[in-house]
Amino acid sequence: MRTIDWVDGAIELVDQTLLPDRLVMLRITTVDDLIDAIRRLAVRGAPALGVAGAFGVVMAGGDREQIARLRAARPTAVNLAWGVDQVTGSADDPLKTALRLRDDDIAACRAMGERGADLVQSLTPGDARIMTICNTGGLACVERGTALGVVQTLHERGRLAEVLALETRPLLQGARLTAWELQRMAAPYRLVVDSAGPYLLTTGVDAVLIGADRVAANGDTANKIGSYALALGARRAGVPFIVVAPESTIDAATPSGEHIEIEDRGDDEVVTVRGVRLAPEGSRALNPAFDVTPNDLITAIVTEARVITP
Ligand SMILES: CSC[C@H]1O[C@H](OP(=O)(O)O)[C@H](O)[C@@H]1O
Repeated sequence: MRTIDWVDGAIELVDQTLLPDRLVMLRITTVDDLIDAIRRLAVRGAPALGVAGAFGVVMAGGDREQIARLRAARPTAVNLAWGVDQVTGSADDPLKTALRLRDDDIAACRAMGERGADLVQSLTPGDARIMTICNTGGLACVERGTALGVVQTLHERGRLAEVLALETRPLLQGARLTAWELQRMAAPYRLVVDSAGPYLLTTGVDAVLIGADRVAANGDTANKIGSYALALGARRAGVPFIVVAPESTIDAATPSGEHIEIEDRGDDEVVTVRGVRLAPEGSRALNPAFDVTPNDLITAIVTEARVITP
């Protein structure tokens, strides 16, 4: 299954807002509909956003205003802007370039899975117990994932003991999407309330594996909100904290973490769940969708080409 693809002149993508209850493919034929799908996280995850941006430029047909709105649809993941820029900046046919980015992601995720599993196995004598946050599987990419791609490779090698998947409030990418993907690969897992993550790191976790939305030039890494808390807990507990992300997520133009724009997604996602209000009427919320883990709390960054260590 591909999370996103170009099919007969249109973009087809999994509507991730409907998972795990329904697997529905959306057929996108306008840039405005693609921007809407990005903003409501029907399509999400840095690598998938890069491919969406690339296909969106093809669909825009040179319309600069549409391309500018597409590029700015979500600010934190560098991949969206990167995917747009790869196509607009290429002398090649736009669709040819976009299809190459799609194929590059497929290959990169497979390579990250191997490289990351090799690293985890070098750090873990037996089968690995892994903690992860948000969703970093094929749903965040095209076919296989980044951090969850490493989990999948460990599982295929028979070296996965268990995954502790944080549910990842407020949009529950862990409970809805990572659990769905782990069930599909028949991997052992248990869901974890986000705030239990740091404590559970003291109970025998072999590694934390996370994705990334933007890695600054100095290695500071923006990822789903809650990642920083896991990094602090991992350092305290002596657990390796490993970022798994393609080279396209490394942004040399951003010098360090304080320069990364953190998307705030407003009140409703926090005070309601699937339209049901949790908090008293009129409650406000502070809802940063990401946080930044400083490079000194990161054990390694695994890409398709290398393992970066401090
Ligand atoms: C494979 S990187 C996925 C990355 O994207 C997620 O954010 P969102 O669900 O808001 O797009 C999360 O930060 C993941 O680590």
